[in-house]
Amino acid sequence: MFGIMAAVLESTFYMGFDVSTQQLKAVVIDGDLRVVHRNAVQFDSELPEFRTEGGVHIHADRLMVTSPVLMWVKAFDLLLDKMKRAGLDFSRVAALSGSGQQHGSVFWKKGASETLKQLHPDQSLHQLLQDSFSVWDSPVWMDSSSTFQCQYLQAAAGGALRLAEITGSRAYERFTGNQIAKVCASQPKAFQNTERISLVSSFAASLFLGGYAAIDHSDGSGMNLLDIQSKKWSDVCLRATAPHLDRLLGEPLPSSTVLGPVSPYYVHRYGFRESCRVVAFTGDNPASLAGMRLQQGDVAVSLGTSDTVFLWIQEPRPALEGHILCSPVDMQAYMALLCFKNGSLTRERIRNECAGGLWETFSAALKDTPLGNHGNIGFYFDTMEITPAAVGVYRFDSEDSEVCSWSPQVEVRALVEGQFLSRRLHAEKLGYSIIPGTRVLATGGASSNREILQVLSDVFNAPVYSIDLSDSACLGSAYRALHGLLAESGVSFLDAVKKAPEPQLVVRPHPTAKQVYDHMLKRFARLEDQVLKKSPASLRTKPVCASTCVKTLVPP
Ligand SMILES: Nc1ncnc2c1ncn2[C@@H]1O[C@H](COP(=O)(O)OP(=O)(O)O)[C@@H](O)[C@H]1O
Ligand SMILES: O=C(CO)[C@@H](O)[C@H](O)COP(=O)(O)O
Repeated sequence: MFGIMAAVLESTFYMGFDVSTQQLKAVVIDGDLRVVHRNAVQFDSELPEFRTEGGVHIHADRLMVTSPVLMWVKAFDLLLDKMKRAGLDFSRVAALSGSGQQHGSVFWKKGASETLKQLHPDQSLHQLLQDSFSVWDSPVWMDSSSTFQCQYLQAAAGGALRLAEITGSRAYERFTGNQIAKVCASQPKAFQNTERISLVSSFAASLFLGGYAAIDHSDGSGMNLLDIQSKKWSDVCLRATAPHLDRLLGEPLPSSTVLGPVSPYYVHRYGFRESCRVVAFTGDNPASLAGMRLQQGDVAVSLGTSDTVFLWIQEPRPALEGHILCSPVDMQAYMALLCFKNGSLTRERIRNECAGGLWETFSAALKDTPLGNHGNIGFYFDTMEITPAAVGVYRFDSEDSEVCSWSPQVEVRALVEGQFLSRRLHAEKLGYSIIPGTRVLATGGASSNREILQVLSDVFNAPVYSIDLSDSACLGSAYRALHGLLAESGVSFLDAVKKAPEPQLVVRPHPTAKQVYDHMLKRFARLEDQVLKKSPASLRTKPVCASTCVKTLVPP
């Protein structure tokens, strides 16, 4: 009997999706947690009719950044068709879950829930949901146009620190509550015509459920609306944001909740089994924490469109910088998160300008230049940075004097060293410290680049590990789908995924790294203060060149 059960479990699949900034991805694992299928749809190249760049539209004020919601819907049509064509047997999928870029919002039009309930399998989701959204262009995490709403919310909550104590973060422009307040003020008709507001994660779950999916506690902590202790919407924040918001958002639920069976649409169109369960979707960073099976003491560095640094924490200590989110895998725990907007896209710009557009040449430049880059230090904020709030490009030589340019090789190392010095500096401000045994777990698109990871290891003076797949958010979603089925019987997440392969050591720090970067970090902190004085937050509303030395400056 036991053997039969084990065989059934092993022949069963679990599916994870990730709606990230630039693409929609999927991973399928079997009961032994082995990856059996991977697939993806790139928004810019495979859905060119939506005319996005890097998956987004940057508006004329350079502050507002949105993505067309129907592009995400169509991406699901395309991805599921690709998976079917590749021969994936959907009838083996016992549960699915997913993740989405954090903070983005989807506004469902009045009547959309009826449409969701009656999806006809002969038509694509894109055809069926054409008229289901009251706001076509969804605000996304890169948006920084809601400064006024942030100030209002902070005042209503009793100040920035008080807001951070309630919701885990002071007010941030990209956080969903402030975006909702802005839509309510700037598009009142559309807002009145809205019956439900989802996060990107709960929107994607709703597509599979054929009905509105709850926002989970972990992604819900990125809204400036959820009380992270009581795990309920905060009345004071709801009231300061928009009318009837509790009704529009629905009740938030634990991240491991089984929301229900998959809609009959997927049974008839793709051959899913009727009993396939949909487990609550969450944010991409929380899903990455699950995919890497992060443990206390580890630090995760995700190198996707954004760079993020996150830690598992037991006791939340909200501050004016960084975010505390509810853990996606343990109701009692939390995660601390820092987000840096100038991540992969800035590396791509420097690769194009200094390395002929080739990652190989970019990597060779890192190999051919010494640790510490002859004392040169660079800050590259192509768009208004989140951590810290600054814009512009600043280069300093070993005497701390500002210079206008460097050789291409020095520029490449200055960018990567500068990015990782900043990640370490701000992680340390958050309370993170490198102790013997600390592991840095790397993920995201750029984690496939060994030379970039070597600089990360040197700057953090810690070994860097990665999992086979650079897309830990997708994998984590598949793990969470599996755990969702077991959570009700009290199985912990780490027990549910104990068979998963361990992260592999990729690089160790160079013996001289500590000496070089401990000293450089102090200089970097001093220079960052200098840069912040030159790049005041008022630049948010009036983008101007922050430095006479700016070579390429794309204001927010
Ligand atoms: N070999 C490489 N070296 C450095 N960066 C890379 C490499 N391959 C891909 N990337 C970066 O990975 C990014 C995409 O990462 P990914 O985690 O998939 O992003 P997202 O999930 O935000 O869509 C690309 O923008 C690209 O710059
Ligand atoms: O804003 C944040 C986290 O607070 C970003 O990390 C988004 O979640 C986007 O993620 P990627 O698409 O870069 O993975």
